[in-house]
Amino acid sequence: MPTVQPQAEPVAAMAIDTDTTNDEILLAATNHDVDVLRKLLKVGSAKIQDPDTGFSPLHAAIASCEGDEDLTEDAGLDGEGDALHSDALAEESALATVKLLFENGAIWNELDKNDETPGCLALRLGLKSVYEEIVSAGVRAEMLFGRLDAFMALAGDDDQEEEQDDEAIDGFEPGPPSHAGLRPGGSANATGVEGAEVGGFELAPNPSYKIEDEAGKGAQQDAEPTVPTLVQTNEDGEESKATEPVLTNPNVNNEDYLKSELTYSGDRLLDSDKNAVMMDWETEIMKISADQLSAKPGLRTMNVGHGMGIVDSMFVANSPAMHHIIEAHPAVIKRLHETGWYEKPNVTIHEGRWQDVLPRLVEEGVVLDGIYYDTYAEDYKDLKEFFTEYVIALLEKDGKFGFYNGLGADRQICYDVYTKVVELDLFDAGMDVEWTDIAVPDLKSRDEWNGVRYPYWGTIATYRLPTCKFVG
Ligand SMILES: C[S@@+](CC[C@H](N)C(=O)[O-])C[C@H]1O[C@@H](n2cnc3c(N)ncnc32)[C@H](O)[C@@H]1O
Repeated sequence: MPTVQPQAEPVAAMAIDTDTTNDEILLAATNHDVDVLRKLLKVGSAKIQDPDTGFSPLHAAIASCEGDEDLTEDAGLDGEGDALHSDALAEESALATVKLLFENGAIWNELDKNDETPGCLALRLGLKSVYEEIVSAGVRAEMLFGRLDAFMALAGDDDQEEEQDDEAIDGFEPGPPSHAGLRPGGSANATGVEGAEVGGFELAPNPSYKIEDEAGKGAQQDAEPTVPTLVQTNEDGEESKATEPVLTNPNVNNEDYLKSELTYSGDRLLDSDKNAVMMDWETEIMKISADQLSAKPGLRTMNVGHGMGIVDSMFVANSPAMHHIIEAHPAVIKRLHETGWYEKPNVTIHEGRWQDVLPRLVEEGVVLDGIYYDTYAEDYKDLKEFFTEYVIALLEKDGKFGFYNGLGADRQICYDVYTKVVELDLFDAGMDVEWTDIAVPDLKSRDEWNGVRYPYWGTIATYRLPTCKFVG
């Protein structure tokens, strides 16, 4: 009898991935099936993404609450009351699913292909409790990252740091430090790290840093240092001639920004990549900030970052006994000379980075009633250093501290996370913060971003203006 030999399988067929765990996780998340999901997460991961939509399990759990007619029908519900009831049920089960996913290391700020984080989705669908859960998870992750960052700084130089971290924090897989932008030329928030993991938290790539990357970040790494120049434009937008070579992309960090060329053009201050350093739609914010910090004449005030001089003019209008300005960019310093700031009574200008200027002022025993911080191309770590190291040393016991609050401002979820993070860190430094809400105009419809490379303020309708005081 002839025997039939089993045929060798073609190589290509053998290479087909038959593991369906990821699909099953996404499906269980979509169905809010926590029992199945819990089992699947023992063998699979909460950090996966659907290759087509970019949906993480968090996205899937939230997105399935959109248009829940089927759910209503299946449950035999009809009428408005029943629909509401079913919506509430869906939100409740979504919340349970989201909690389970966070317990299993889901990433709070992962982006889908639609450029939405799970928090953006929850906000858009009006899922309040789910949104709040994501904010809490974001705060936990960012606080943890901040702590780790501080630990790394203490641990010494880079190489040593990594070795020591790996050994010293058992169970923690440290990533690079977090980068929450204030005004870093088109950045905004949160963690700028791919695949960094801290304990149960994996810290997602920062959405805004992705955008920055796409815009050609890092192009000038090998560029020769150049002397910065100030370019003045007339009303037709014509530039007076630049005399120095220009860096193409200065916004990798503060050091590079400070070497870059700046353009003052009427209502805005732009860097050479057309990132907005300062825009005059922020005038109201500056006015209220200065008024909060120097509420009566005769106070001792300081502003870090002159920019367009808007906030400094507001401070000076409040007749301080002394007003210090710290400014590091040579082109802005040149402008300070040209516009007569060096001759103004009671004004002292300190040229240089605050990191270099402030230790000297602390040593001199300078005491201030109001301090404002609004720099550029710095991130949350810098702001935190500013208030934990210097504000507490320079501020009178009943003095006030304020800063430009652009933390995470390119999307609401990041803004909400960083509002809480900074509140907690300020409290750690012995300060309470009071927020004044200011309505932000619709910048898009006003065409404010025309000619600006990246809108650093998203669609967030309310600016939260911080006024900080020592506790007690
Ligand atoms: C956004 S602008 C400030 C705008 C200002 N609040 C106004 O009302 O026009 C930021 C300023 O901070 C300056 N700057 C950036 N990094 C700095 C640093 N480390 N120390 C001092 N000044 C800095 C920039 O050159 C720029 O002039």
